[in-house]
Amino acid sequence: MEILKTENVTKYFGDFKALNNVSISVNKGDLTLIIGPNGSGKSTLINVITGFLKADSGKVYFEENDITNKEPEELYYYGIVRTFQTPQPLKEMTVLENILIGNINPGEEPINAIFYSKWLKFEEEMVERAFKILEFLKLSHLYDRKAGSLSGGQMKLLEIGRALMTEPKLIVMDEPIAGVAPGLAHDIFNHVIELKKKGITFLIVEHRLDIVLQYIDHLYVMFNGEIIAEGRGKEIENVINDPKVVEIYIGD
Ligand SMILES: Nc1ncnc2c1ncn2[C@@H]1O[C@H](COP(=O)(O)OP(=O)(O)OP(=O)(O)O)[C@@H](O)[C@H]1O
Repeated sequence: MEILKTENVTKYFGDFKALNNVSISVNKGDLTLIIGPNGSGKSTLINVITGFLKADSGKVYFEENDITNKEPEELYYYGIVRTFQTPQPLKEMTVLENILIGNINPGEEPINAIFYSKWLKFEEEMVERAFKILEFLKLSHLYDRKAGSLSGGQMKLLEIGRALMTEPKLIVMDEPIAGVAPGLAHDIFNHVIELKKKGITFLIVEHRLDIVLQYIDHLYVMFNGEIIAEGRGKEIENVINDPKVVEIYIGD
């Protein structure tokens, strides 16, 4: 069942067409991967889907709602969250605090702060939820460490933890294992597979095919702002070996 689709999305930077009529379809509970050489438009596409860039034309639908060009904060309420290529934890804050700020705290709003007991209960629930997420990610022993002291791979896991605090339906990830050692990279994808079993859908951009291919359900290949190949399940191998896909990588 489809959860997300783009229809003929086009995006210009000045006169340069970074996305040219891009249409993709993502099924609920799938791990969909977008690959392509540098500059082919992958990040631009996920930035448009997650509201960080505005499309010039075309549509984006999530669970059949038109979400084209909505702000990231609004997409949070639809259940869409995104992680970044360079993890952005607040380095002076602890691991636990970083997880907690993944959620919008109603206690910050004056009207809610008046109802102190309600707010306190909410805080307790959030801390409990944060610890469950840290346990799932095997980071709970680091809860009071400053985020800045974590390894690159642990920071990537922390990014996923922050995303999970929002109870998302769709997590969009830009290069979740870039610069991560192979062992931890597989560990990150094993967590992704566990989350998929809970019904979370993933849309990922990643270059390291040697690690990621074994985990994916659906593959799109981009080049020059267009989708040039696509396949699901058993077709994925044919996509990888498609001469036009091989050629763009040789030319890269
Ligand atoms: N804000 C911007 N202003 C101008 N041009 C941009 C901007 N962002 C991206 N581009 C250009 O759009 C094209 C697509 O960039 P994009 O970052 O989407 O590619 P990518 O496939 O994600 O590449 P990479 O794998 O290197 O991250 C590139 O030619 C890039 O230089």
